[in-house]
Amino acid sequence: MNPAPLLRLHGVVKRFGGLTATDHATFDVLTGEVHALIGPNGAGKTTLIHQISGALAPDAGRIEFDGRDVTGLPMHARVLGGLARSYQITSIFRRLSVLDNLALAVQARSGSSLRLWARAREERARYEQAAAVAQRVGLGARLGALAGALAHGEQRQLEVGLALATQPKLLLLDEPMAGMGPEESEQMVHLLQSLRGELTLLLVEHDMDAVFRLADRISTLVSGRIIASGSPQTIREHPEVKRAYLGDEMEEVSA
Ligand SMILES: Nc1ncnc2c1ncn2[C@@H]1O[C@H](COP(=O)(O)OP(=O)(O)OP(=O)(O)O)[C@@H](O)[C@H]1O
Repeated sequence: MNPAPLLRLHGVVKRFGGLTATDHATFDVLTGEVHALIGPNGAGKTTLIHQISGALAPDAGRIEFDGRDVTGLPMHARVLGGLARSYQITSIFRRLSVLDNLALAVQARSGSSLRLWARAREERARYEQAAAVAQRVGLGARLGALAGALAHGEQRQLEVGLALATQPKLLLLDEPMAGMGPEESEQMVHLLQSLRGELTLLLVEHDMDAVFRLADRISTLVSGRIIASGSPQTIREHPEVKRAYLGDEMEEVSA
Protein backbone atom coordinates (compact mmCIF):
# COMPACT_ATOMS: atom_id res chain seq x y z
CA MET A 1 0.00 0.00 0.00
CA ASN A 2 1.28 3.46 -0.87
CA PRO A 3 1.86 5.89 2.02
CA ALA A 4 -0.80 8.56 2.43
CA PRO A 5 -0.10 12.08 1.19
CA LEU A 6 1.11 14.38 3.97
CA LEU A 7 0.84 17.49 1.81
CA ARG A 8 -1.61 18.01 -1.07
CA LEU A 9 -1.71 21.00 -3.39
CA HIS A 10 -4.76 21.46 -5.59
CA GLY A 11 -4.71 24.15 -8.27
CA VAL A 12 -2.56 26.61 -6.32
CA VAL A 13 -2.27 30.01 -8.00
CA LYS A 14 -0.23 33.14 -7.20
CA ARG A 15 -0.31 36.23 -9.37
CA PHE A 16 2.02 39.21 -9.08
CA GLY A 17 0.25 41.87 -11.13
CA GLY A 18 0.07 40.49 -14.66
CA LEU A 19 2.52 37.66 -13.92
CA THR A 20 1.20 34.24 -12.90
CA ALA A 21 4.01 32.82 -10.73
CA THR A 22 2.19 29.61 -9.78
CA ASP A 23 -0.47 28.49 -12.20
CA HIS A 24 -2.82 25.82 -10.83
CA ALA A 25 0.03 23.83 -9.32
CA THR A 26 -1.14 20.40 -8.19
CA PHE A 27 0.94 17.68 -6.57
CA ASP A 28 1.21 15.45 -3.49
CA VAL A 29 4.07 14.84 -1.07
CA LEU A 30 3.78 11.39 0.48
CA THR A 31 4.42 10.69 4.16
CA GLY A 32 8.05 9.79 4.79
CA GLU A 33 9.41 10.58 1.35
CA VAL A 34 12.10 12.95 0.18
CA HIS A 35 10.37 14.95 -2.55
CA ALA A 36 12.29 17.35 -4.77
CA LEU A 37 10.76 20.29 -6.61
CA ILE A 38 12.83 21.22 -9.66
CA GLY A 39 12.45 23.60 -12.56
CA PRO A 40 14.09 26.45 -14.46
CA ASN A 41 14.88 29.85 -12.92
CA GLY A 42 11.71 31.84 -12.38
CA ALA A 43 9.46 28.74 -12.65
CA GLY A 44 7.76 29.63 -9.35
CA LYS A 45 9.44 27.17 -6.96
CA THR A 46 10.16 29.68 -4.18
CA THR A 47 6.70 31.19 -4.59
CA LEU A 48 5.19 27.74 -4.14
CA ILE A 49 7.30 27.08 -1.03
CA HIS A 50 6.11 30.46 0.37
CA GLN A 51 2.51 29.43 -0.27
CA ILE A 52 3.02 26.08 1.45
CA SER A 53 4.71 27.65 4.48
CA GLY A 54 2.01 30.33 4.74
CA ALA A 55 4.27 33.30 3.95
CA LEU A 56 2.18 34.03 0.84
CA ALA A 57 -1.57 33.49 0.53
CA PRO A 58 -2.64 31.74 -2.69
CA ASP A 59 -5.02 33.62 -5.01
CA ALA A 60 -6.75 30.32 -5.74
CA GLY A 61 -6.43 26.65 -4.90
CA ARG A 62 -6.20 24.56 -1.77
CA ILE A 63 -3.36 23.31 0.42
CA GLU A 64 -3.96 20.33 2.69
CA PHE A 65 -1.45 19.29 5.32
CA ASP A 66 -1.78 16.23 7.51
CA GLY A 67 -5.42 15.81 6.56
CA ARG A 68 -6.42 19.44 7.22
CA ASP A 69 -7.14 22.31 4.89
CA VAL A 70 -4.45 24.82 5.91
CA THR A 71 -4.92 27.26 3.01
CA GLY A 72 -6.14 30.05 5.28
CA LEU A 73 -3.89 29.31 8.28
CA PRO A 74 -1.11 31.73 9.22
CA MET A 75 2.47 30.54 9.20
CA HIS A 76 2.85 30.09 12.98
CA ALA A 77 -0.22 27.85 13.09
CA ARG A 78 1.30 25.70 10.34
CA VAL A 79 4.57 25.46 12.29
CA LEU A 80 2.70 24.33 15.39
CA GLY A 81 0.94 21.75 13.22
CA GLY A 82 4.31 20.33 12.15
CA LEU A 83 5.10 22.19 8.94
CA ALA A 84 8.51 23.86 9.18
CA ARG A 85 10.57 25.77 6.73
CA SER A 86 14.33 26.04 6.86
CA TYR A 87 14.97 29.72 6.35
CA GLN A 88 18.11 30.93 4.79
CA ILE A 89 20.73 32.59 6.95
CA THR A 90 18.42 35.50 7.86
CA SER A 91 16.73 33.44 10.59
CA ILE A 92 19.94 32.97 12.57
CA PHE A 93 20.78 35.24 15.52
CA ARG A 94 24.37 35.90 14.54
CA ARG A 95 25.46 37.22 17.94
CA LEU A 96 24.14 34.23 19.84
CA SER A 97 25.81 30.86 20.16
CA VAL A 98 24.76 27.80 18.18
CA LEU A 99 23.22 26.36 21.36
CA ASP A 100 21.28 29.54 22.20
CA ASN A 101 19.92 29.75 18.65
CA LEU A 102 18.68 26.18 18.87
CA ALA A 103 17.27 26.63 22.38
CA LEU A 104 15.21 29.59 21.13
CA ALA A 105 13.90 27.46 18.27
CA VAL A 106 12.96 24.70 20.73
CA GLN A 107 11.14 27.35 22.78
CA ALA A 108 9.33 28.63 19.69
CA ARG A 109 7.67 25.24 19.38
CA SER A 110 5.78 25.96 22.61
CA GLY A 111 4.27 29.02 20.94
CA SER A 112 5.33 31.38 23.73
CA SER A 113 7.92 34.06 23.35
CA LEU A 114 7.11 36.33 26.29
CA ARG A 115 9.13 34.47 28.86
CA LEU A 116 11.96 33.76 26.48
CA TRP A 117 14.80 35.61 28.09
CA ALA A 118 13.73 35.14 31.69
CA ARG A 119 13.48 31.38 31.47
CA ALA A 120 15.47 30.07 28.56
CA ARG A 121 18.71 29.72 30.48
CA GLU A 122 17.10 27.98 33.41
CA GLU A 123 15.40 25.36 31.38
CA ARG A 124 17.78 22.52 31.25
CA ALA A 125 15.51 20.24 29.24
CA ARG A 126 15.26 22.81 26.50
CA TYR A 127 19.03 23.11 26.30
CA GLU A 128 19.41 19.35 26.30
CA GLN A 129 17.07 19.16 23.33
CA ALA A 130 18.98 21.97 21.65
CA ALA A 131 22.28 20.13 22.18
CA ALA A 132 20.78 16.94 20.75
CA VAL A 133 19.65 18.83 17.64
CA ALA A 134 23.13 20.36 17.29
CA GLN A 135 24.58 16.86 17.39
CA ARG A 136 22.00 15.72 14.83
CA VAL A 137 23.05 18.39 12.31
CA GLY A 138 26.79 17.93 12.82
CA LEU A 139 27.36 20.93 15.09
CA GLY A 140 27.89 19.01 18.32
CA ALA A 141 31.42 20.35 18.64
CA ARG A 142 30.36 23.95 17.92
CA LEU A 143 27.78 24.55 20.67
CA GLY A 144 29.51 27.64 22.06
CA ALA A 145 30.51 29.16 18.72
CA LEU A 146 28.80 32.40 17.74
CA ALA A 147 26.43 31.66 14.88
CA GLY A 148 27.81 34.62 12.94
CA ALA A 149 31.31 33.11 13.10
CA LEU A 150 30.31 29.77 11.56
CA ALA A 151 31.44 28.82 8.07
CA HIS A 152 28.75 29.11 5.38
CA GLY A 153 28.08 25.37 5.31
CA GLU A 154 27.81 25.25 9.10
CA GLN A 155 25.29 28.11 9.03
CA ARG A 156 23.18 26.13 6.60
CA GLN A 157 23.41 23.12 8.95
CA LEU A 158 22.28 25.39 11.78
CA GLU A 159 19.28 26.54 9.71
CA VAL A 160 18.23 22.94 9.23
CA GLY A 161 18.70 22.47 12.99
CA LEU A 162 16.47 25.49 13.74
CA ALA A 163 13.70 23.90 11.69
CA LEU A 164 14.27 20.45 13.22
CA ALA A 165 14.04 21.95 16.71
CA THR A 166 10.33 22.61 16.07
CA GLN A 167 9.89 18.83 15.59
CA PRO A 168 8.26 19.07 12.18
CA LYS A 169 6.46 16.35 10.26
CA LEU A 170 7.34 18.10 7.02
CA LEU A 171 10.47 20.15 6.45
CA LEU A 172 10.58 22.57 3.51
CA LEU A 173 14.08 23.34 2.25
CA ASP A 174 14.70 26.03 -0.35
CA GLU A 175 18.06 25.43 -2.03
CA PRO A 176 19.93 23.96 0.95
CA MET A 177 23.11 23.54 -1.16
CA ALA A 178 23.12 27.13 -2.49
CA GLY A 179 26.55 28.74 -2.36
CA MET A 180 28.27 25.60 -1.09
CA GLY A 181 31.47 24.03 -2.29
CA PRO A 182 31.60 20.30 -3.09
CA GLU A 183 32.66 19.28 0.43
CA GLU A 184 29.92 21.29 2.16
CA SER A 185 27.31 20.02 -0.34
CA GLU A 186 28.38 16.47 0.38
CA GLN A 187 27.93 17.06 4.09
CA MET A 188 24.45 18.51 3.53
CA VAL A 189 23.48 15.51 1.36
CA HIS A 190 24.57 13.22 4.20
CA LEU A 191 22.64 15.27 6.74
CA LEU A 192 19.47 15.16 4.65
CA GLN A 193 19.96 11.43 3.98
CA SER A 194 20.19 10.87 7.71
CA LEU A 195 16.77 12.50 8.22
CA ARG A 196 15.12 9.98 5.92
CA GLY A 197 12.54 7.97 7.81
CA GLU A 198 12.32 10.55 10.61
CA LEU A 199 10.31 13.14 8.74
CA THR A 200 9.11 14.10 5.28
CA LEU A 201 11.25 16.48 3.20
CA LEU A 202 10.25 18.79 0.37
CA LEU A 203 13.35 20.21 -1.21
CA VAL A 204 13.86 22.86 -3.89
CA GLU A 205 17.30 22.41 -5.38
CA HIS A 206 19.21 23.18 -8.57
CA ASP A 207 22.02 20.71 -7.84
CA MET A 208 20.75 17.79 -9.93
CA ASP A 209 23.38 15.42 -8.59
CA ALA A 210 22.07 16.01 -5.06
CA VAL A 211 18.43 15.84 -6.23
CA PHE A 212 18.84 12.50 -7.96
CA ARG A 213 20.76 11.05 -5.02
CA LEU A 214 18.24 12.18 -2.43
CA ALA A 215 14.78 12.19 -3.92
CA ASP A 216 12.27 9.37 -3.76
CA ARG A 217 10.02 11.36 -6.07
CA ILE A 218 10.44 14.56 -8.05
CA SER A 219 7.97 17.17 -9.30
CA THR A 220 8.90 19.52 -12.12
CA LEU A 221 7.56 23.05 -12.20
CA VAL A 222 7.66 25.00 -15.46
CA SER A 223 6.03 28.43 -15.83
CA GLY A 224 4.14 27.90 -12.58
CA ARG A 225 2.69 24.51 -13.58
CA ILE A 226 3.64 21.05 -12.41
CA ILE A 227 4.32 19.28 -15.68
CA ALA A 228 5.37 15.94 -14.16
CA SER A 229 5.60 14.15 -10.80
CA GLY A 230 7.16 10.75 -10.35
CA SER A 231 10.16 8.62 -9.56
CA PRO A 232 13.63 9.92 -10.48
CA GLN A 233 13.64 7.43 -13.36
CA THR A 234 10.27 8.71 -14.66
CA ILE A 235 11.44 12.31 -14.45
CA ARG A 236 14.80 11.55 -16.04
CA GLU A 237 13.06 10.02 -19.04
CA HIS A 238 10.11 12.43 -19.29
CA PRO A 239 10.27 14.11 -22.72
CA GLU A 240 8.67 17.38 -21.61
CA VAL A 241 10.91 17.64 -18.52
CA LYS A 242 13.98 16.99 -20.64
CA ARG A 243 12.91 19.62 -23.12
CA ALA A 244 11.94 22.26 -20.55
CA TYR A 245 14.65 21.81 -17.95
CA LEU A 246 16.96 18.88 -17.73
CA GLY A 247 18.18 18.77 -21.33
CA ASP A 248 21.65 17.41 -21.67
CA GLU A 249 22.33 17.90 -17.98
CA MET A 250 20.92 14.46 -17.21
CA GLU A 251 23.53 12.69 -19.24
CA GLU A 252 26.04 13.85 -16.67
CA VAL A 253 24.03 12.59 -13.71
CA SER A 254 24.73 8.95 -13.09
CA ALA A 255 21.71 6.69 -13.34
N1 LIG B 1 7.19 39.42 -4.71
C1 LIG B 1 7.19 39.34 -6.04
N2 LIG B 1 6.70 40.33 -6.80
C2 LIG B 1 6.65 40.24 -8.15
N3 LIG B 1 7.10 39.18 -8.85
C3 LIG B 1 7.62 38.16 -8.16
C4 LIG B 1 7.69 38.18 -6.72
N4 LIG B 1 8.24 37.01 -6.30
C5 LIG B 1 8.52 36.29 -7.42
N5 LIG B 1 8.15 36.99 -8.53
C6 LIG B 1 8.24 36.52 -9.92
O1 LIG B 1 7.54 35.28 -9.97
C7 LIG B 1 8.24 34.36 -10.83
C8 LIG B 1 8.57 33.12 -10.05
O2 LIG B 1 9.62 33.43 -9.11
P1 LIG B 1 10.21 32.38 -8.09
O3 LIG B 1 11.26 33.07 -7.31
O4 LIG B 1 9.12 31.73 -7.37
O5 LIG B 1 10.89 31.32 -9.09
P2 LIG B 1 11.94 30.17 -8.76
O6 LIG B 1 11.49 28.98 -9.54
O7 LIG B 1 12.10 30.01 -7.29
O8 LIG B 1 13.27 30.76 -9.40
P3 LIG B 1 14.82 30.46 -9.03
O9 LIG B 1 15.08 29.04 -9.38
O10 LIG B 1 15.56 31.41 -9.93
O11 LIG B 1 15.00 30.77 -7.56
C9 LIG B 1 9.44 35.11 -11.38
O12 LIG B 1 9.11 35.64 -12.64
C10 LIG B 1 9.67 36.20 -10.35
O13 LIG B 1 10.27 37.32 -10.95
